Amino acid sequence: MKNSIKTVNPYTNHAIKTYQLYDANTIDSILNSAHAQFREWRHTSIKERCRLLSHLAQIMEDDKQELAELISQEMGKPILQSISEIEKCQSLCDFYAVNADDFLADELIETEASESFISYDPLGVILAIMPWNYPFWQVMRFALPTITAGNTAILKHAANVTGCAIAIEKLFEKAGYPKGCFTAILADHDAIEKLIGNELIKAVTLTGSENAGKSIAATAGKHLKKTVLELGGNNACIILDDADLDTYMDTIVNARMQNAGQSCIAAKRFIVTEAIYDEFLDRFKEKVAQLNYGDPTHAETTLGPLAQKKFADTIKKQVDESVALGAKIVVGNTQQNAYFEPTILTEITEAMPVFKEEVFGPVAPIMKAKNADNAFEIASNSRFGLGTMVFTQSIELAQRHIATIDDGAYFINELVKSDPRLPFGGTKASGYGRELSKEGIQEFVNKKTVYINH
Ligand SMILES: O=CCCC(=O)O
Repeated sequence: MKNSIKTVNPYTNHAIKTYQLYDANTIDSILNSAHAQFREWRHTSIKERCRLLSHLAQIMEDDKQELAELISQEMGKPILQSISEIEKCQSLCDFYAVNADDFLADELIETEASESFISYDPLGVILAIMPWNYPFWQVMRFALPTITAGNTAILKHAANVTGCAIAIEKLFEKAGYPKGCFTAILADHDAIEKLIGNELIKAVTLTGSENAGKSIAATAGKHLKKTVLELGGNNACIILDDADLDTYMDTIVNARMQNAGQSCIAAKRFIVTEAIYDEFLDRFKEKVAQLNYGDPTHAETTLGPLAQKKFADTIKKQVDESVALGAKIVVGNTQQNAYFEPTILTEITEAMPVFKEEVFGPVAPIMKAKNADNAFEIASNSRFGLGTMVFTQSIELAQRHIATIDDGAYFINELVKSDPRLPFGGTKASGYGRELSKEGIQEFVNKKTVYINH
C-alpha cells in the first residue's frame, strides 16, 4: 500500500512535492485534539468566532498571491481565476462575520410554555472530504459556517492538492483559531473509513463524485452519522429562440469553459431551440476560439490544463464513444497529456456519454430542440439534479418552469453559480443537504427544542 503522496504540476508535468501519509497514531491524536478543542470552542461567543472570521479574511488578503499561485501550480487553474477563488473565500468570511449571529440565534416559537424555542447547538468534530477543482473554496464553503457554528473540523483533501490542504490549515492557525479547530489530515481511503466509524466524528460531508458519495454515505449510515453530499452534476443550459446572445454569450461560454470545465455546476448540455440554433453555434464557436490556453501562472491565460492527465484520458474516452454513436465534432477533441482541447459536439442523442454522463472538462455538446417545451423536456432527462439555466427574454415562460425543475437551483439569464447568500446543493444523484447561506450554517447543528415553564 502506498504511504506517500506526490503532487505534480499538470502543466509542466514536473513533480512538486512528496508527503508522507499520517499513521494511525497521528490521526488518532489529531482527532482527540479536535474533540478536546470542541469542548472549549463551543463555549466561545459568536462575537469572538466572527472576529476570527474577519481576521482570516485579512490573512487571505495578505497572502492572496502566494495562495493563488499554489492553486495554479497544483491543479493548473489560470492565475486570475485562482485569485478570484481566494477572493470568494474572503467574501464568505465577510458574509458569515456579519450574519452568523442572526443565523444561530435562538428561534422563539409560541406555545403554551412560558418560553419555547429552538437552540442551534454544535455537534462536535465534523469530517470533510473535499475535491481538487476549487481547492480553497470548497473547503472554506464547508469549514467557515461549520466552525462558526461551534464545531471543529478535520479535512481530508484530494491528494493532488495536498499543498493547498496544508496551506489552509496554516491560514486558520495564522488567523488565531485555537489548535484543533481546523486540521488537515493526509490519509488514504481505509483510514477515512475507520475515522468515520470513530465515535468522536459526529458527521461527514463530501464534495466529490457520485461513487465516492455512495461509499462514504454507506459507511456513515452504518454508524448512523449524518452526511451532506455535494456530488456530480450534468446541468442543462437551455437557449430559447429569443435569448439575448449579445448580452449573454460570454456568460454562456464561461458556464462551460471556466476552470477548464472542471466544475460540478458547469453547463454540460446545451439545448438550443431551432430558430436560434445556427446563430448560437456560430457564436459559441467564435468565443471558444478566443480561449487562450497556456501557462496557468500567466495572467493572459484563460484556459489551463486539466488537473491530471488521467482526467483528460477519461474525457477523451467519453467523447470518442459519443462520436462512435454518431456525434459530430465541430472543433476540438485533441489531447496532449493533461491538456484537452475545448471541444464542441453536435448531433447528440440522449444515449451518448456526453449527454448522460458528467463530462468534467471543456466539452460542449449542443443539441437542437423543436421548441421551448421540448427543450425543457430534454433538459429534465438527467439522473443528476444540481441546476438548470435558461437564457430567454420570455421571463414569464421561464418562470412557469420553476415548479417543474427538480434540481437544487434554477437560474434564468445567468449561469448556475454559488453565492455565499444563497443555498447551494443538489437533488437526485447530485446529493443532498445544503451549503452556504443560513441553510449551510444550520446543517451541522443540533436543532434543539427547549421548553420552559416558569
Ligand atoms: O464544482 C462545483 C462548483 C463549486 C462552486 O462554484 O461553488
